[in-house]
Amino acid sequence: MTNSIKLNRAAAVHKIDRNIYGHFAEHLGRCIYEGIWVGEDSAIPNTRGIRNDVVQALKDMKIPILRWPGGCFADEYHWQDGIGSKESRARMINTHWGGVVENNHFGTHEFFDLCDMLETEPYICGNVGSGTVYEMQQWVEYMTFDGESPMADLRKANGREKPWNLTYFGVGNENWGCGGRMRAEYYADLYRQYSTYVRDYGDNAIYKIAAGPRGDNYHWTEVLMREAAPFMDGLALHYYTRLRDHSIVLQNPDGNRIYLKDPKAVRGQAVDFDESEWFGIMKAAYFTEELVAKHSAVMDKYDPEKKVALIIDEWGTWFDVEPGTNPGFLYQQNTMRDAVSAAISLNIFNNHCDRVRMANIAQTINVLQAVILTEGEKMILTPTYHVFEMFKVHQDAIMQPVDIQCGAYKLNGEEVPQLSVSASVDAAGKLNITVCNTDPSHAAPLHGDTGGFAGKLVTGRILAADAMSSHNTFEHPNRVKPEPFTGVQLTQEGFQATIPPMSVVVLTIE
Ligand SMILES: O=[N+]([O-])c1ccc(O[C@@H]2O[C@@H](CO)[C@H](O)[C@H]2O)cc1
Repeated sequence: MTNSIKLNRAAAVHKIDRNIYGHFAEHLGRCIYEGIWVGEDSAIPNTRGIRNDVVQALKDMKIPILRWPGGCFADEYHWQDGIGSKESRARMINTHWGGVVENNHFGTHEFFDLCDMLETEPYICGNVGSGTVYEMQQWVEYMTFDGESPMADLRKANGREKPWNLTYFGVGNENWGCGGRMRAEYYADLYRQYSTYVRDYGDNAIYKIAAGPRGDNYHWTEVLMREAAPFMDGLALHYYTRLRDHSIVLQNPDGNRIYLKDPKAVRGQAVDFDESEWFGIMKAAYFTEELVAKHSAVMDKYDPEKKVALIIDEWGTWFDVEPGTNPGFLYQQNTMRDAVSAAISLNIFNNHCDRVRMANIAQTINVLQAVILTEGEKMILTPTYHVFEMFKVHQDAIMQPVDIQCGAYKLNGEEVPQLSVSASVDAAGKLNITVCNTDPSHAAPLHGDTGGFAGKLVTGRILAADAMSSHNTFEHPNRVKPEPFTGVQLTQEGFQATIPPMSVVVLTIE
């Protein structure tokens, strides 16, 4: 079949919020410690303890927002443990993630310092599961109150005179699971209570984000929207691209579900996989479309004006850890399969940008679908990094709705669309189209009708590889990297291109 796309430019009204290209860094494994924080005395080049190479790479990728300190860690984190002189900071056990000692050397001040270096928005997740309303209220006061108060005075005593600007604040994380095993009804009430005390001090207006559902738990969305929509700016969906569910799910008759860790779960390998596992990840990535559509439909019932954003603040692939590494550290390699699945997810978020206004891939460095891996002083960029870097052209651009007609990629009696696409026009008036081909064996000819966008020049970049499992290593850091793409020509209607198997392409028409 001939694959074709047609842009509906008359319907182009929504902006792709740059925060869709957001990230998530938790106190988990080697994400914060080693990945970001090496300490002032490290031989690894750093600025006030933060790795210079990592900061530069994340800036080059144009990281717009960073979520911290968790994840499950957030509901065990007591922020006062992470302020004051480093020697006096509490040492605690990171029970969720490997049972290692957390020395709290990376705390609130260090996080804001990192965000300043990255020129990125901070997004802080507060503790509902094991923290108090008072503790949450004090944290926001500590960070944002400009004046005389116990918390503002404490901040000043710790060396920071002026408050920080903080917009995004999450009220708990996964409170149906690691954040307290709550029922939706119970969390909705707690959300109302806790969020009341997350104050706007002075001009600092907090954008409040409620812990949302996991995957297809529409009951959670229904209850949260029914009970608490007027008090929230965003609802956070978590969805991991996996071959199978790897936790124990307890279903209550009232619609509530509780999720427990399954220690025996097998998730499949990140690098050593066959085509059925490639296909399984493509299918799981496409499932994001159904999740976004169905959760949005529930939200529409209570919020037809779409005031509350759907925020996917944890997403990405989840495989077994690399052999020989700590199972609690969630360290996995990252291949061309991760790149194509990230492109599918990002295209879906772009296409739903009327409701989806932030997304945060899990997790920035050395954990799950990381964009950066480090080993001592070495650092490599993963194929997923390159997708984010290629897709950065969509940040804050106007989404162009795309009608797509394409063939299927079929395997073992199942099929998924061979091509995934999104498009936008940026502030300079350039049209950017991102396309990925999910089929590892067949190229896809693509006819593009740009809906009257008069282009004089088309250029492109491609991320491709010769094997499904191609990836970068510390010995071969540039095996998978973007190259100029020449398989495209302008036509009367728009363009004609051939998208190679298992590739991600960005086309720019100006
Ligand atoms: O599917 N599961 O088995 C599963 C298990 C744990 C889980 O927790 C979330 O993922 C963790 C890693 O990003 C974050 O700390 C937490 O919010 C999310 C999903």
